[in-house]
Amino acid sequence: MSLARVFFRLHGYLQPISKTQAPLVSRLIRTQNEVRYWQYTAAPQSTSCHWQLQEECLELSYGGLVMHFDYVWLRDHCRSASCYNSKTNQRNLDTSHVELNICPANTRVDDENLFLTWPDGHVTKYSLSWLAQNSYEGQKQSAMQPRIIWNSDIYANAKVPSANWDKFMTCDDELKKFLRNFLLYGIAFVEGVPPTVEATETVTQRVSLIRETMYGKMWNFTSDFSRGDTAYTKLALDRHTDTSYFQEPCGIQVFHCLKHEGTGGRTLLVDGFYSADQVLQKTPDNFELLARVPIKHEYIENVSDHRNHMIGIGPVLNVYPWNNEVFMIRYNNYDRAVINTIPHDVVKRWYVAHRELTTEMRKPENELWVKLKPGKVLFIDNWRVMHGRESFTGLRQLCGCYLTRDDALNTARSLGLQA
Ligand SMILES: C[N+](C)(C)CCCC[C@H](N)C(=O)O
Ligand SMILES: O=C(O)CCC(=O)C(=O)O
Ligand SMILES: [Fe+2]
Repeated sequence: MSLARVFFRLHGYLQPISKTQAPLVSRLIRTQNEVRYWQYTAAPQSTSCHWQLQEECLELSYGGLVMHFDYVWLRDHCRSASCYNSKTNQRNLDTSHVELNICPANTRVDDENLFLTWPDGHVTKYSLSWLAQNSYEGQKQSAMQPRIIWNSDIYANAKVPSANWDKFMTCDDELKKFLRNFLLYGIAFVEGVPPTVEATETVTQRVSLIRETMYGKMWNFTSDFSRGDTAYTKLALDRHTDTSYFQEPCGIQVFHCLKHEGTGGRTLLVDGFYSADQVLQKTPDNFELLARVPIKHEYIENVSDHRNHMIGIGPVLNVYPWNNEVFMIRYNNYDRAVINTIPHDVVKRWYVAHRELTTEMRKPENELWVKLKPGKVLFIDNWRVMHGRESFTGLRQLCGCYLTRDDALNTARSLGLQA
């Protein structure tokens, strides 16, 4: 770039400033020949916003945040009619045709927008607020999914209400409240549901689509060992996530206890994100190891007609690399497969990290115990909240299903929630 344009923007109008004033403008760049400085004079009440074009990128300061936008990114994100179809919200531009070292040839601003003219004459208009909303730096400091991590006290004190079946089925506001709670806590209840498989299916359809698996669509099971898995016994089950042996574990699990004539059988719930956060606070290296090292989970079934072999590969903690936010936990010691994805000199460190996570998850203060009753349907975020159960006696019939996560989040977004 032979010409560097440096802009200092506060709400107001554009005017050139002298070279002697210019050093006051932060982070100036100069190139060989000419440096031109522009300054925006602030209206007194305005929020501070300034920006400048640097050699490689646009730097924008807005709302206390300094953001950077690479020029090839800016060209790729042109929203003009020829580059972007705003009816389908799809890109028209063929990104492979963009010169990777592209730089704007000309720049113009008004109160709200930045205009870049590219070397071929094409003009792109960005609103400053759009840029501010779509920056890496903004994404880095905000949660993808706002949440309240909980132990049993936090959850009890929050007094999260259950949804009511009648209202839930007819009123979008009730559904929205339910989904808001589900997104915040990773669990939510609907009460007053008729104790049938059909009504359970109906209630789930307000939220998402059923994810059919080798267990079927809706399942209704007892301790008859009809399938080759401990779930189909009367034994206690330690906390775990289900279908950790899928490449994409099921997003949501629904339970409805239709009948229990006996003792025990309470359901255990533990917020895995809370435990993971404890590990992050206490031993970041252990958190990092659990987030980086992929392991396998496996489901091998050979019972009567059921022959299944599933393998899922991924780390225990799945995190977004830009902010370390955990978005999915695979934790199932029953279904964890042979470890052959970790070199021998890392294996013990992995076990140490896994032990710390287990210790956190097993702390009694992190456990929420509920007795599921006919009429009370429980939705569990299977990427976040572990479930388990107490051993039991007598006939216990549990029905439910898995739901697809994408469609639940889609429902939440359609109701105006951040998901
Ligand atoms: C829920 N349902 C009874 C159908 C299946 C249970 C699957 C249990 C399996 N070990 C897992 O954790 O994925
Ligand atoms: O029996 C229960 O309460 C739950 C068993 C279980 O973990 C499952 O079905 O996924
Ligand atoms: Fe389970």
